[in-house]
Amino acid sequence: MLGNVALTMLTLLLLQGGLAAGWLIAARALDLSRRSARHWSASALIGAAALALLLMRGWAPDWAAVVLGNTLSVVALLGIRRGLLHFLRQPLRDKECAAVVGLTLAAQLGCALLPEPFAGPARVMAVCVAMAWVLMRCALQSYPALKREFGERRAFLLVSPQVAGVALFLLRGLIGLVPGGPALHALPADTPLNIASALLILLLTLLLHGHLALMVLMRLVRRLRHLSQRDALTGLYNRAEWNRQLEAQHRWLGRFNEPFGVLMIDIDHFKKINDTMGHAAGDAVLLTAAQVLLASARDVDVVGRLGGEEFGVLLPRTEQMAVRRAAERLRQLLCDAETTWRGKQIKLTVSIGAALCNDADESPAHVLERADHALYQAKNTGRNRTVVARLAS
Ligand SMILES: Nc1nc2c(ncn2[C@@H]2O[C@H](COP(=O)(O)OP(=O)(O)OP(=O)(O)O)[C@@H](O)[C@H]2O)c(=O)[nH]1
Repeated sequence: MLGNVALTMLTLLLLQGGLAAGWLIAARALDLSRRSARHWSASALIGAAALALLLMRGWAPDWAAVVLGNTLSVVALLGIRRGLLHFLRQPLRDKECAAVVGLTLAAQLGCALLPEPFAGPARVMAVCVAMAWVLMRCALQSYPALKREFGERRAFLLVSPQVAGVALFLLRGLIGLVPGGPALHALPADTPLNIASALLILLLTLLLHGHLALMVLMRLVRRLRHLSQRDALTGLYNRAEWNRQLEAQHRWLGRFNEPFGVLMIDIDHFKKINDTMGHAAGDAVLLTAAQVLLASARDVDVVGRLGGEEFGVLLPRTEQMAVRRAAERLRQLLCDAETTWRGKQIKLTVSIGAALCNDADESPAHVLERADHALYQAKNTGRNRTVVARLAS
């Protein structure tokens, strides 16, 4: 008959098998983190092997069951850490990993030299301290990179299972040192401490892998959002996102009565650049224009590529005179910019149609129409100039 601890370990073993298969499938399906998913799959398999060895205690020699089982448990956690560091493009620190495995194995073998009844608890203590160390290093190394990518609160959420793991393993390992505390027995001995530990380790495994999956999903969502909002060539907002920002400015005007400006900027005779120097030269010019606009706009301004050789800039909290000044400044900067293409310098001029919206009753579509009409006038009156539309009210 299997005891409670052995049953929990068997459940954990099956769970690890499922996780290994799940990550393997994910590695095939996910384009963005294959190597990490393979690491996590291997880690789950090694974890399952460690549990199988520990469950064989009594049937197999101690060195095989406990020494190898404990060492493999540490290797499994190192696999999780390696996959995570790979995912975050952090140094993998292979030497440190090798040192941890070597020390764990040496400690497990060394415990055999201790007289009974100290050998067993010493092994438990040694493996728990090693596992707590691996999880602590994992949390400390990954947190700054997680914070950069996902922000402080989410990074904390993502490392929380590792922090909980450090607390769990330290508590389990060090409880044996408390005078009068419960005696430490290696798994799967059926003691109350082992039942609690096995259940908590099961929960921790679920949390660790669940948080890894959540992290992969969060990156995927961020990438998809980025792709859906950005223009592929210049990295500026695409037309759909720029329009959403325009509507947000319009709502802001309705709520706080803050007028905003709209600039529509169109490169003059762009077709000629494409026709004489090639499409790639045209792309380089578009990139230069995008960089100039991004570098010269204020932090609050919203720069987008509306299509072809047309750009849009939203100017929050602006007045009519300031719209003209901003448009002229940007036109001059774009005129001064040069694109070097295969040793040749390409210059460009732009025409700008500008409009100020200071009336929440005017729809965003109508503001765009006024700016577009002003652009049309700028093109028709000689190009390389700014035309500011009359106010709607
Ligand atoms: N290189 C490149 N060309 C593009 C891209 N998108 C659109 N175009 C080209 O941009 C050109 C736009 O030409 P037109 O609309 O005639 O405008 P234009 O030559 O700038 O003339 P005006 O606007 O009247 O001064 C077309 O030849 C398009 O093929 C792009 O992503 N890259």
